[in-house]
Amino acid sequence: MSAQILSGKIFASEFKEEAKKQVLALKEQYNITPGLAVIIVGENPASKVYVNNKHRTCEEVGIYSEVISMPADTTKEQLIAKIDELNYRQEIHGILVQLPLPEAITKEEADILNAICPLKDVDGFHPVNVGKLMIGQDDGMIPCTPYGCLKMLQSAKINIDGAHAVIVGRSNIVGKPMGQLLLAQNATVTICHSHTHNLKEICRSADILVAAVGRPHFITADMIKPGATVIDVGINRIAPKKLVGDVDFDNAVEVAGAITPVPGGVGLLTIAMLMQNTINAAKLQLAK
Ligand SMILES: Nc1nc(=O)c2c([nH]1)NC[C@@H]1CN(c3ccc(C(=O)N[C@@H](CCC(=O)O)C(=O)O)cc3)C=[N+]21
Repeated sequence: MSAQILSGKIFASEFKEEAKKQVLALKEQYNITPGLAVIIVGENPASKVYVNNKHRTCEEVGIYSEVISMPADTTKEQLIAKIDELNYRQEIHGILVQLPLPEAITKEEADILNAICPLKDVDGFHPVNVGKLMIGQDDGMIPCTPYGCLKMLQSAKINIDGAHAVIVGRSNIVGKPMGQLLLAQNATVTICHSHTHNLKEICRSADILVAAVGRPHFITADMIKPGATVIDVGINRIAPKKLVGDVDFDNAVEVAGAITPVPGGVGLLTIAMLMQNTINAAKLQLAK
């Protein structure tokens, strides 16, 4: 029996519809339009594609959006000055600095992200928001990718309470926040990484398996418990036009109970949740 395919396209359009309604309500009740500013530094082609997708989705949902392109030789000070300008602009509710940053300022990434006002931090990367997620305070920003994965599991009515959720990957952007979100929903959470012993056995005990490693086809069918839900967060470009996830989809689909494809999976949810975070940010700022 082949797994249920969890289509990012279908869930994302559901979440975007919800976002549209909230945008209309904010307009009606408070006469405000949520606004997002995306800063892109340098000329990374993949980043340009993502930033264009974000801009297009904003238009679709009714969110005001500004893309700010800065040259590759931008200094940390110049970038922080731009962030500060946006921190003070009332019509901008969300600020996102597209990653990765150019090599010359990669080391300054933490300082740069910390310059974003936590109330406008729609990526949820600021330490204040990371802390709020950790202690279960619900007035913070949740990183878009794990937020989208959680909303999809809930919308698909996949049981989380009491389930064993295994996350492969411990990044600040996906692995760690995904673990916190699932823990808050009463899953038993195991976070695995490159030093984990018995990776295969641990993965095979997962009811929900989240792959966020960044290695093509790293998760093979023999690592999946029959009937498990498999979420593939990987985006690996193995040829100019060939995108694959971290899961060996063709074989995994025969074992899993439900599985997300790549492309057409979690990436689309990430953008949908950026819209929701921009709306959440506008609501939070209304209350301040
Ligand atoms: N500050 C920051 N925040 C981010 O959220 C952020 C970032 N930097 N840097 C890069 C990653 C990557 N990311 C994706 C968004 C959408 C798709 C997406 O829509 N993917 C589609 C199409 C992919 C394609 O065809 O290229 C799919 O998987 O079907 C993928 C990846 C956001 N990121």
